[in-house]
Amino acid sequence: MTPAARYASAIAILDIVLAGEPAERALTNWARANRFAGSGDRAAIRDHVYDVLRARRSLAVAGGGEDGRALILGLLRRDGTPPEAVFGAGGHAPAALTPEEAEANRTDPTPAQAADLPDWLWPIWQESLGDDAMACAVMQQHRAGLHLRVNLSRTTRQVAQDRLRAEGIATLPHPDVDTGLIVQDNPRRVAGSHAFADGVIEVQDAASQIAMAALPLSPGLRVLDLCAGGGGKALAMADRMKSSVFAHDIDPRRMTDIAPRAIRAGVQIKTLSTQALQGAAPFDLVLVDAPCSGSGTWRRTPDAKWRLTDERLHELNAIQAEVIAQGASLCAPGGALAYATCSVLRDENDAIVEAFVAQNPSWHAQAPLRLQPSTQHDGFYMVVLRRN
Ligand SMILES: C[S@@+](CC[C@H](N)C(=O)[O-])C[C@H]1O[C@@H](n2cnc3c(N)ncnc32)[C@H](O)[C@@H]1O
Repeated sequence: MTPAARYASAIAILDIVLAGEPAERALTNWARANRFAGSGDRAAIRDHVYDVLRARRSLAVAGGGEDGRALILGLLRRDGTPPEAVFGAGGHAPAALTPEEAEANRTDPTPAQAADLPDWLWPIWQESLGDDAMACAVMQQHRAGLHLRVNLSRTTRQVAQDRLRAEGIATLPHPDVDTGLIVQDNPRRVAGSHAFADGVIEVQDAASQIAMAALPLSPGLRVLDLCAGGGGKALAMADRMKSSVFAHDIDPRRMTDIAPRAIRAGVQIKTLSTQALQGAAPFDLVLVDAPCSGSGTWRRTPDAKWRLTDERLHELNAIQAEVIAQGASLCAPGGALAYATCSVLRDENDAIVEAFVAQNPSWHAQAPLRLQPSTQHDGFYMVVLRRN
């Protein structure tokens, strides 16, 4: 496909996403219906779609409209690509620009539009991030890097790098965490690599790795990952501890991948059903990786940013209050409770911890780990609490 034809396909897919279809499903359906497109085409089209979704509001201002065509026009203008190189650029390209479209937009975006956030969220975002609010929002308009966690149970970071290099994947050591690698090129080769199949590496953002490195973990502790999902953090903890970890999720289907992932990584994870939790308690450390808006990771899942509503944020806050209390009830006397989210919103972080401590004054929160989305990692929040 020509570059212009890829943009034309991105426009068609964006119109489907804007009508309500999740982005991943729209991309998969498009690929099934257009078998002529090669992997390079699919990857480029996916990048265009996600580039637009990250910055949907500011691009609508730049492109003078809210449909796929206007958004792609806004994207080209933002990135300094002459629109005529795409619109009207030969067969299968999007149609040439109309005179109205060709006229560069002169409207200034509102702060919420410039930040690419819904209007209702912008004041909450500002309250949470203060002077960093706009910079943090702008950071989420751009692609995030791919980070790997080296599985130290299997190998060293240097050997992992060598093995990946031999498979054409260049990496750099992450400056902030001893397990981290930053993928420099060929990120799409990682999932099919031998290094991955052999459990040498896992895909995990550096923020989660930094948080796991900050936990008070030592061999022999009874550790529970209460909201384990697919087990990314449970695996990282088991690797750091060199001993087994318990994992639980309210939705057991989410834990299906944990067993094969643990075998691949050479670590032990014991999954617990909700009924089995009380019987297995108490634990020395309970990690509560709470369900959240994901506002620190919206570069990776930009449609989540537009799906979040005020009501949903309140629902999440209620669940967060519940899970932190449940985590505390499973801790041994003298044990530690770690509350974490991949959000940067105060309502999901400090506000939850403060309300918990107000209701449970025997618990004390240590200084939180607060990571804002940056070129080095996603946004993340974690606080360790201890009971007197
Ligand atoms: C942020 S995700 C976990 C991500 C996972 N820890 C990882 O590192 O890959 C939150 C998880 O909490 C689970 N969850 C929601 N409510 C819960 C509850 N009351 N108890 C336990 N898990 C819950 C969800 O099913 C979801 O898998």
